[in-house]
Amino acid sequence: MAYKFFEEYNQEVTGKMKQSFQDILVGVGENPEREGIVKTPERAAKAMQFLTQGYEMDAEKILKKAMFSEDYDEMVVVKDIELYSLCEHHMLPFFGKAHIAYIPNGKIVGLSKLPRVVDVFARRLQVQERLTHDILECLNNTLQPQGVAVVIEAVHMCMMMRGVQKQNSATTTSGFRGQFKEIETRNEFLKLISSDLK
Ligand SMILES: Nc1nc2c(ncn2[C@@H]2O[C@H](COP(=O)(O)OP(=O)(O)OP(=O)(O)O)[C@@H](O)[C@H]2O)c(=O)[nH]1
Ligand SMILES: [Zn+2]
Repeated sequence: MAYKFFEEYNQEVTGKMKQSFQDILVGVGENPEREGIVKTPERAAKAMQFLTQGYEMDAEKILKKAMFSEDYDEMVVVKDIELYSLCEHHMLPFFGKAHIAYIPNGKIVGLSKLPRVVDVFARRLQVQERLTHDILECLNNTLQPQGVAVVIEAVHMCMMMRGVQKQNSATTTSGFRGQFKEIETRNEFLKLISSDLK
């Protein structure tokens, strides 16, 4: 997945968003002609497109590029995958870590593709529950493994900087398919993601 470079931004979208960010500057009481912020509407328009570029990405295609036949049928765990997303209610960041496990069913996948799939769904307007579910379903449908598990731990700026203003609450969401529905398998996964091994 190639991330966007500045010259690749859609000019029409950038122009429209630029106008909107200009209105926001005026709305907050700023002078949009002030030297330090004269280019801010364009910067913000590009930043917003960067943060939501997941809409243009195809997670299934990313996984299919690196699926290999292998008869390994133990649990594969990739933990502590950092993620940044935007809550769809306030368009403020929520961020944290994803932990993913799957049990292959004849095919393994390139390890780097798991964080890439996280980014495809995180770089959209999201709620943490749907983000968890999107990643889970995509891996389940594409890899068709014996089981798959996703846990996300995140903090939400809309609960920290504004609103209830709670600085120490984190949200955990999870989803389990196939063999991870069994308590023993699920516990093994939960034990592995709570170990300090890096
Ligand atoms: N379930 C869920 N809720 C979220 C997520 N991100 C933000 N929210 C919540 O979305 C809700 C929107 O509620 P509203 O009452 O419409 O918005 P609000 O008046 O700004 O609410 P407060 O944040 O309580 O001030 C809030 O309770 C947020 O905490 C998320 O990922 N999942
Ligand atoms: Zn929010």
